[in-house]
Amino acid sequence: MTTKMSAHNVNVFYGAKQAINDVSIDVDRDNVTAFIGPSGCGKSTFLRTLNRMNDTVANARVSGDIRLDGEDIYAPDMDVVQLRARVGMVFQKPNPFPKSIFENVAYGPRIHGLAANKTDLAGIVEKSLKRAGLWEEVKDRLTESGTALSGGQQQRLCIARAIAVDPEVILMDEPCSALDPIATARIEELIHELKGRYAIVIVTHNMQQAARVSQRTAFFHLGTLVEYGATSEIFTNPRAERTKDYITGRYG
Ligand SMILES: Nc1ncnc2c1ncn2[C@@H]1O[C@H](COP(=O)(O)OP(=O)(O)OP(=O)(O)O)[C@@H](O)[C@H]1O
Repeated sequence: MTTKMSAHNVNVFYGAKQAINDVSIDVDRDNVTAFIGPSGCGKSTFLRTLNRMNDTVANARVSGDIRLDGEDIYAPDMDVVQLRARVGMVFQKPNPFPKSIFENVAYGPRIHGLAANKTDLAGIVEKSLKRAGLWEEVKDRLTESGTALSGGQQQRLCIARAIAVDPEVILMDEPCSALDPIATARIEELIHELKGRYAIVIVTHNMQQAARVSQRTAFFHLGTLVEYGATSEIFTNPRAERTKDYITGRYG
């Protein structure tokens, strides 16, 4: 395993309430990592520490050490805008900008100065939409609004938007929970295609989904990391009683 991100002794508080308790985990560069666990266990909170999304939550406080290729992402001189391009994020509810399909994808590369000229920018948009498996469906309607697409297409547009700024890691917070089974299957296929090119971390409520898309699984419970290992092991031969109870459906 080649570590892309490493977290050590991470704690997260919302005011006086502790949501994450001393979590340490390494995220592999070449695989998909799933975070699973019952509602409220802190999966999303921990995910958001990986690109400092918690900075935007007024009463949230993070302690511990989180590194991207060895670089401390909470260092005072870390450029957070740059960090969030390197560690992109896709949310539960597709959230395209109320702008054209083209602009949704072009916006990031433009503000990050990634395109030399208009042709270059159009090339980045096309490549990103292709990687997100959306190009064929939208290539003749790039000027139409991103919000007019179906839910599944909007989510792939959001993935294209993340890809457009050439990220190293993509964080996905329950990316399929608002989608129907066909759109969900399309996103799961896409995750397979993107694996290896980007380190991917996905939070999911759905254990079957975790088993299908990930190679490594972390089980969270009550703000702690109970068990982390190969997905096949976690689902067939969990070490902790709490993991066993969760995957066999004794609580959830
Ligand atoms: N902005 C916030 N302010 C205060 N408490 C919060 C905030 N966000 C989350 N929490 C609390 O932190 C704990 C962890 O929440 P989090 O959303 O990370 O869990 P989760 O495992 O992702 O849950 P779910 O699967 O239901 O989304 C919960 O007790 C939640 O109520």
